[in-house]
Amino acid sequence: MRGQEILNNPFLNKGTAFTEAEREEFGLTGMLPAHVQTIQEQADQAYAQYLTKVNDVEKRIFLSTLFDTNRTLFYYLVDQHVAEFMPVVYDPTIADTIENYSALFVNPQNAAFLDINHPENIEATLKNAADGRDIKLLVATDAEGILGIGDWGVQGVDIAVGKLMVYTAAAGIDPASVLPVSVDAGTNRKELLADPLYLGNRHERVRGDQYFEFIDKFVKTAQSLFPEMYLHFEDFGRSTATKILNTYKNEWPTFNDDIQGTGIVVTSAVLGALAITGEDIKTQTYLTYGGGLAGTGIANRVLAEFMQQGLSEEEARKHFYMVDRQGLLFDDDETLTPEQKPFARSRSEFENADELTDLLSVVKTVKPTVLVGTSTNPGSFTKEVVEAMVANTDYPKIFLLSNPTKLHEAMPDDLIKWSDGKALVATGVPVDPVTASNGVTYEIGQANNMLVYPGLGLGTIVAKAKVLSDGMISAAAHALGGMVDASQPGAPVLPPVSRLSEMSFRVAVAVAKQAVAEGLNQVEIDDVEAAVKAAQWTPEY
Ligand SMILES: NC(=O)c1ccc[n+]([C@@H]2O[C@H](COP(=O)([O-])OP(=O)(O)OC[C@H]3O[C@@H](n4cnc5c(N)ncnc54)[C@H](O)[C@@H]3O)[C@@H](O)[C@H]2O)c1
Ligand SMILES: O=C(O)C[C@H](O)C(=O)O
Ligand SMILES: [Mn+2]
Repeated sequence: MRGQEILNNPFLNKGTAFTEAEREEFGLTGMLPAHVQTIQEQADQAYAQYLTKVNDVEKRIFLSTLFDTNRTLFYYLVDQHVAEFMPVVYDPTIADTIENYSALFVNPQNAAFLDINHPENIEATLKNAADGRDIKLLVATDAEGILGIGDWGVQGVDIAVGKLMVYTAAAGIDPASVLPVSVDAGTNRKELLADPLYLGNRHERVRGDQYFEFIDKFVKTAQSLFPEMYLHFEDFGRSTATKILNTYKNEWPTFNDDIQGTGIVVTSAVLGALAITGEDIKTQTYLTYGGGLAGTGIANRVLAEFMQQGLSEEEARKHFYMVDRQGLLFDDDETLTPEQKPFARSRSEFENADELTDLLSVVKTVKPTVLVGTSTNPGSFTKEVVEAMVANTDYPKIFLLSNPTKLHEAMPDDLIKWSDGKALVATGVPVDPVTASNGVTYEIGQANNMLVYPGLGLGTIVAKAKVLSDGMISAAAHALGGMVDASQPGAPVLPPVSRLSEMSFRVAVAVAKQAVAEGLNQVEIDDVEAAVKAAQWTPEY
């Protein structure tokens, strides 16, 4: 590759940082202004431009352009402003760019666009998008359930690109080894089907055998092209995601972020909260509000933690309740999903079973100490709900997982106010600290799977693990322990995003060690820490 081709290749381009010798060697003589910049000078200049952008969408577009032009500089800059940039390149701003993807489109960003109508093109598509790169990590989405904002068809590709940005920024996954994948199976969003700018397939979602056969062909083709791949599924729908995960998880390293990643981070948040309050997990009563992919995925992981801490499955299940649209879930309900069924209770347990159709009645009756919102129903954790929780515990743990911000079940300042500073709060996206009337400033932990999925992927890739095992997932959930400062009044239940690299490293090491302990590693590792470090890419020329 020479000249213009290099300047147009974001994996190779250094822009004005090409030295004189490089300019000569690569046929770039005279193609750049004379002064050779350092990467720090480029980063300072880019950051100054970034600051002139008037809103977060403009900021994200600016950073995306940098990403499209020069990936090394992009990650160098992100590294210097990680906590500031995450809400811009990732959640919540990404929700806005997904909703406007077709209108804003300028660059396919090296994604593979798989078209359900052309299964015969899967191999060519993956090869073209990989362009000879050695792919180790794929993030695939069919965008049926983007965050909490629903079905966005091909526009959801941004979430695959964004999650991969986080993988590199957090865990140092080599950006040349990753591939974002859009599975365009159509969309059921009428506005998109009617939008002349819409860039995806303009038909309703393909379902059933044709859909699953397409996914199967994609997974198998990707596996044969990229035998070392770690396959991350993101934002698939409630009716397909578990089935897809279960089909492949015992064959190859396969991960569903919404089910497993979220399960890990909320388990970490529960453990962080217990470290602060000094309570035993076995004294906790856990209520899920919104029993979808994330809600059931989290409940299963926290349940596994109860069992790891000594309870039988039967005993542990007694601590769990689940509410969905219909109210508390009961086992005589024929509309339950397969994932909800194990969490459904028997009506005979309650004298007032027929009244348990709303969150407040359920909270008053089952007396939860942990309340986790994955409902996409904003404002549902009302003052009455919080007061009912406080009536039964001095340490109400209330986690607002529904993203983006506008979908949070409550706002943290209200939770702190309504609970007189008792609530231990976490949110899916970053929020400002809250100073309560007692003068304590509460830092709000960010219960977003971004705290764990980058390290989980890195650890699995470093170990070349055959599969991603339950033990590896559990190890990840424990890896953040010790990073919460339990002695500090108002301490967050999870470590701050400013420590994202450290968290990712810890998770990667714990996961790779567990893979080795289970004999799942397909490569010899003597020193796991050293192996993880050696595998990390750093943004430098
Ligand atoms: N913070 C994180 O890391 C993280 C991770 C995954 C998902 N999430 C968020 O969790 C939310 C749910 O995601 P998902 O993938 O589980 O979606 P999903 O569609 O699978 O689940 C949502 C569930 O909420 C239920 N629900 C809807 N309205 C309700 C209401 N009024 N009362 C009770 N239940 C109601 C639905 O019936 C469904 O079962 C989204 O907002 C998503 O952004 C956050
Ligand atoms: O993407 C996120 O911010 C977290 C999560 O995977 C979600 O779907 O909300
Ligand atoms: Mn998601």
